[in-house]
Amino acid sequence: MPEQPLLELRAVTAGYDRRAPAVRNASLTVAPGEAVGLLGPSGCGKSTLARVAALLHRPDSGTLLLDGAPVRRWRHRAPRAQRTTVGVVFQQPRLSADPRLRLTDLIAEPLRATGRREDVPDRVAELAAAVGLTPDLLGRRPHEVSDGQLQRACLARALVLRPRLLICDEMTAMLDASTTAALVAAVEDYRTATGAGLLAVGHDHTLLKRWCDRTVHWDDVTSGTSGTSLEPSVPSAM
Ligand SMILES: Nc1ncnc2c1ncn2[C@@H]1O[C@H](COP(=O)(O)OP(=O)(O)OP(=O)(O)O)[C@@H](O)[C@H]1O
Repeated sequence: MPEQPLLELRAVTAGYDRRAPAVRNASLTVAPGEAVGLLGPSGCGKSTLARVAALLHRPDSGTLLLDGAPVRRWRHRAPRAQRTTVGVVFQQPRLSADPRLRLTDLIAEPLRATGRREDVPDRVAELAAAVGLTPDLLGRRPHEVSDGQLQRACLARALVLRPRLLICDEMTAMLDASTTAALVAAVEDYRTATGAGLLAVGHDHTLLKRWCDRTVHWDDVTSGTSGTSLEPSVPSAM
């Protein structure tokens, strides 16, 4: 029997205006433990699809399955078990980090939000070491660190609940080569230790081909060649 995908997107249409969706009929799977690179030109809709896969953006139609179970609710309405299955890192850390939080609290945020305060000291120390953040940096706020340092904290935050799927949306696009290498190595160490799957979104062929088990191009994802047939729309409830 074929292995059940960890993530499956079936004929997903999504965007910001139903009359002109940013993503049309996109289908994609990630198997447990697999690293898939999604390549495509700027503006084609990759980030929108990544946000759907991260349960942050409700699609207009199509189906998203996690471990074979359809996702019926998005954002804060998604069941906690599904929400915590997926960790996500975005391209611009300054847009996804609360400027008031010290890096230590930024990393710990998902633990506090899920009532696991007692895990904070150990997990923050462990992850800071894994992503290469020294203790003095952990006490600073976002405006007191570099983009690369802030992105390291955002990666640590994405890993803090031990997601089984990590989505990296252009995670290293703004960073230099050595920070890119360090962040990719931190992701790969995490995947080796936990068996987590990865969806890495970007336009850097060289990086994604080196990093991932398989790369798919946006044109194939949206032409129906990499996925399945049309599925019923998601239910109307959020
Ligand atoms: N919040 C939004 N409101 C309205 N339109 C948006 C919004 N975010 C993105 N778009 C539009 O949706 C389309 C797809 O954008 P998206 O960010 O998904 O593309 P992308 O492939 O990730 O691009 P890039 O590689 O440049 O980040 C673009 O035309 C963009 O202008």
